[in-house]
Amino acid sequence: MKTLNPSPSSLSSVFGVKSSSHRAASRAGMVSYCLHNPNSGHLRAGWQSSCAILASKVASSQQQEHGKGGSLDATAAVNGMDTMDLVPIEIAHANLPKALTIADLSPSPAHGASLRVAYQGVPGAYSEAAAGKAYPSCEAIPCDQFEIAFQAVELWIADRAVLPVENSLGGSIHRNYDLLLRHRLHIVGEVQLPVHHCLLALPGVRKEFLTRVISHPQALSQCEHTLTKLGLNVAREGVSDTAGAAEYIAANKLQTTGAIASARAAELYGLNVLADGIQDDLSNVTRFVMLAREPIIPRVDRPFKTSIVFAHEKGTSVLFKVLSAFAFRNINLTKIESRPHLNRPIRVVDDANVGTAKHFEYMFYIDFEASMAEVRAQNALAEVQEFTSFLRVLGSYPMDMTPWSPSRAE
Ligand SMILES: O=C(O)C(=O)Cc1ccccc1
Repeated sequence: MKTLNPSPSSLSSVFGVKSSSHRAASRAGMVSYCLHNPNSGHLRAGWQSSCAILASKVASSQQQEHGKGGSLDATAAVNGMDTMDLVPIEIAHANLPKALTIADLSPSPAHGASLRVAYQGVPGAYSEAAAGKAYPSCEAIPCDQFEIAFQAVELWIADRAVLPVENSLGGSIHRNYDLLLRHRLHIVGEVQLPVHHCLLALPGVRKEFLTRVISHPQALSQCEHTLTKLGLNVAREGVSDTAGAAEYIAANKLQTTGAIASARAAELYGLNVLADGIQDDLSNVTRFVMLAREPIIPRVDRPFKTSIVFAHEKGTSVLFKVLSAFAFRNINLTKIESRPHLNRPIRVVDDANVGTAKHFEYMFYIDFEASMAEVRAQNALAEVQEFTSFLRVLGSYPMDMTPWSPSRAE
């Protein structure tokens, strides 16, 4: 399976076609109908032909605008077809616009089926398992960076991105919080995945032979004590994902390197499991959020969570007031996290008598147990907005309520 990656060549091959068709469709004013087909693979052909019609309409209107030599970039948008390829389609359909159906208006593909879900890593990564838990029959799309997974959704290559945000042992994955803020995607769901780590190596390799262990930094920190107990006081190196570590060892036939990854990664890359369940705590759980271009409509018929981020130019003093807005309404907070303010990490306060104080500035991330469809949540946020200089709702989404089974997992 091909991993989406950011090298210039693959970016142009992976993103170029659809982003230009996106542009073409946008110019035709129909981007959401053309690109938002909720159906499966075979209807992607339908997607292409409606884009072809749009593209040829845009091209012909460009030709009207610019004379015969007008730009044909819209026609090139359709998977490398040239102008000649489009002509029969244009003749056949130009005067017969296709009626919109209810399916064209639905905000996202039907639950799970044929949903394309981008995740960071290669097959066998826990994020792939999280995608499968959230959307059981989805098509999981591996990406070599989170940034690419976000862009895949933004550019309509994927419908969802899966992002690990915190772990019961390793804590928050800070960089991913920063990504939530840098991008404009919405949290539409969460999944809590019990994570069961294995120590993997090439067949025939014993753990005494290992001189280093590689994995995702979270996985390394989740297994730190167990590795030491196993006598593995060896170098530990962070890589971008757990399954990628396994793949790397297999591809390079590394006899003295072990990986921490899932049993599925061992199977996929032909490695042996030297030790099973090496996380320091059996109840090792990672929380992932699902991201989409559009928010979902919040409901009140099942437990919902809402995630927000806020800041105030006067610093942390606002925090008490914000927390009280939730406390007075009996709204539970499930998470609070602070991160350095991206654009303004330091606030300088000059005092002629005593000198210059340098305060760190923070963004605060809060998850609370209520749906934005509830009046108490709306009132709490209206109050929070009065106290803060920046407030964004990252999403209001159903809580993961699956039964707790910490011992056996991915
Ligand atoms: O590297 C992976 O497999 C991931 O999906 C990230 C991760 C790493 C460790 C625990 C949970 C998720």
